[in-house]
Amino acid sequence: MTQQSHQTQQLTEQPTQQSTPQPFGVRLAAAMDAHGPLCVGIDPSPALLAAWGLSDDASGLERFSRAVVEAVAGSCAAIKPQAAFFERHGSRGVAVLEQVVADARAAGVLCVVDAKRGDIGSTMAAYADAFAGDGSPLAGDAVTASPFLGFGSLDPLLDVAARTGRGVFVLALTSNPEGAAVQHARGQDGEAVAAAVARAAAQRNAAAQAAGEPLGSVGLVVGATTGDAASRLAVDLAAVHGPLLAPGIGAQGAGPADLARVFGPARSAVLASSSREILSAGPSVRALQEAAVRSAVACRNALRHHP
Ligand SMILES: O=c1ccn([C@@H]2O[C@H](COP(=O)(O)O)[C@@H](O)[C@H]2O)c(=O)[nH]1
Repeated sequence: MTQQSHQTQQLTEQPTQQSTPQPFGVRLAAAMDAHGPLCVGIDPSPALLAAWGLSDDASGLERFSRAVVEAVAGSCAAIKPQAAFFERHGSRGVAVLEQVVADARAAGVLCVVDAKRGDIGSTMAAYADAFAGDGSPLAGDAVTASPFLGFGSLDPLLDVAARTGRGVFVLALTSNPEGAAVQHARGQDGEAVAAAVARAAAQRNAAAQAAGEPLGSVGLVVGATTGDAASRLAVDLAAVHGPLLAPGIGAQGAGPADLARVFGPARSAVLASSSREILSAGPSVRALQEAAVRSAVACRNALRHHP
């Protein structure tokens, strides 16, 4: 084997001493049962860093992130660091993101790295190594991905994640109003783009469903702000059998009460996500924890009822 092909193999295989963990969907279902259906976003924006009295640099990011992990570990199902707020600080910021991933693992809280990657298949293989490969410092328990280069372009990521017990949340109906122009568009057969994404995710989860797992590991991102879009566009969320990450609670205007309306019969799979609303309770760790638990309880209660 040449030195180059040996290095390539090392990058793609990432052998590990650890035994393969349970699939992400199984671990997430257990965490939601224990702590409620809430994922707390870690979005250290310049505004929030300033509000917490922290500097807009890597040391500010580190103190911010450590406080959130400490506040939610043992109280919430998951955290979701937003990669962009770390990347804007260059390599030092990325190093802090790596620390967040490690701290979450040590604290036993699931970590969804919100990186929204998506590219042609060969490049996607590199993203797969980075965000789902065993031994990669950026690989949390799950990552967000964009299917808008074609759902099949995500295959390298979905394959690596399946092999390493990680999850992937694929954008389907995003929380921002601009998303509709792409996601509500219909193909020649009349199927909406978001419905096709959901159908492809369901296929990926078929084996997990057949095996009796409570949730598959391929989830969707469906904003809590999307109203009746899923039902209007015939997006079969219940058939996905994967977790449904629902951003938009709080600062974007949706509240827990919207969840049951948006998700209807799929509501048991919802992992609500909220960043700014909870983070604005900081920097006190105790106040952050209280805000997160309040939100988790409100989401759980709202999802119990179907309108
Ligand atoms: O459709 C989407 C997908 C991802 N996000 C991300 O979630 C948080 C939302 O932050 P809030 O402060 O709770 O509004 C942020 O990191 C987004 O990039 C989303 O909002 N919508």
